[in-house]
Amino acid sequence: MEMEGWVSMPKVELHAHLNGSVRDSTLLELARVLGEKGVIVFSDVEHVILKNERSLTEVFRLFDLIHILTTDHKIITRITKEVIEDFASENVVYLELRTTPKKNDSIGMSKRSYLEAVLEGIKAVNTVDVAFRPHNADVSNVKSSSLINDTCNGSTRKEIYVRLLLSIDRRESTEAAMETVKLALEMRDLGVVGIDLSGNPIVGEWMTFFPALKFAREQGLYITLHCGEVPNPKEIQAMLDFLPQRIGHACCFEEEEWKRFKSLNIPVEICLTSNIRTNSVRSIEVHHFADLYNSKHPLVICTDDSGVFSTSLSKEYNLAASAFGLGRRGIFQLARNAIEYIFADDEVKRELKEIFNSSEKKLDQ
Ligand SMILES: CNc1ncnc2c1ncn2[C@@H]1O[C@H](COP(=O)(O)O)[C@@H](O)[C@H]1O
Ligand SMILES: [Zn+2]
Repeated sequence: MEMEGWVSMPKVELHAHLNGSVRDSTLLELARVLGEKGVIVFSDVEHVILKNERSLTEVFRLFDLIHILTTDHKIITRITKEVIEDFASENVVYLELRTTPKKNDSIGMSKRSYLEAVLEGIKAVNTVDVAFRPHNADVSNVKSSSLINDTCNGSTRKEIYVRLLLSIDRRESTEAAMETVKLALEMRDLGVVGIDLSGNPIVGEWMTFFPALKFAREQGLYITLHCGEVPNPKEIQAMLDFLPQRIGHACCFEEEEWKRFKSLNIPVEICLTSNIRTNSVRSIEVHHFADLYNSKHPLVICTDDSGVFSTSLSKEYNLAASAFGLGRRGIFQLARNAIEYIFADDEVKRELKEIFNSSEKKLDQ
């Protein structure tokens, strides 16, 4: 199938890191500005941004660089807006965007002000092209699903639900993790629905994050954990014991953990390109997607870092279809199934099902 077929299909994205989803063109523009100010050497940075093959270690070095480029409230607002518009433009109808609130005293940034800049970006989404469906049902710009095919100024207007997950970075202390959870609770009415644990998987100990994650769960926040990106049986066991609502990756499980994970039926966010690029999985042919799909384990295809890995959700759907022999219907059904695993209430799920039902009719045309 042509790429256009995947682009026009409604999609659900549940695993996308804000700073990993920034367009290359924006990163290069930001790098040029910092180069002119003498903060960085542009030519050194340019090839790092444009490089395609990266090990896991190099990916985390790149994130440190991206974070230097995006250190500013205004830039955080801009990238949030652009990332949402990019997902909306490829017909992602529900997006859970995750980001790590950052503190940087030298520019007067607190975790709260960082998050406010993100929320500002959501508000700034260009409403000519994208109807943002906010968290509060009574906000006046909630649009009916019929808008999907309305045209505005000649372009098709898209609709997208956006929810936020706040990430705890594995470099952080228990106190810093707790601060993130408290912030999530404070900002709940503004679209923050859950907590993610991410960052370099070879850094940090489960017990450091456990108190904050436990507190988050007690307070009713949803939890998703990066789990098994590298082999670490003790941590994988502890994570499965915790029973998060979802996990990301599940690449490096040993047989026992794999069996237990499958019997627990925990939905998993699958990021094919990311897993291959970072070498968490040797090749697409041996990816655990096939096993999960064949045993009907709950799974959702996601991008992880569409900027860093030069991908998009449409490309990931296309890759899954060709690598595992799934047709248009098979992929559509996976996207529709993902509605059950989103961190939102029944009303949102109902609306999303309607969107999928109405586009199902066009599937065979
Ligand atoms: C490739 N696999 C991955 N494994 C683990 N954590 C990852 C990741 N990809 C991204 N992140 C996490 O997301 C941050 C960037 O977005 P934010 O600054 O939060 O918006 C990275 O610094 C890392 O902590
Ligand atoms: Zn991730």
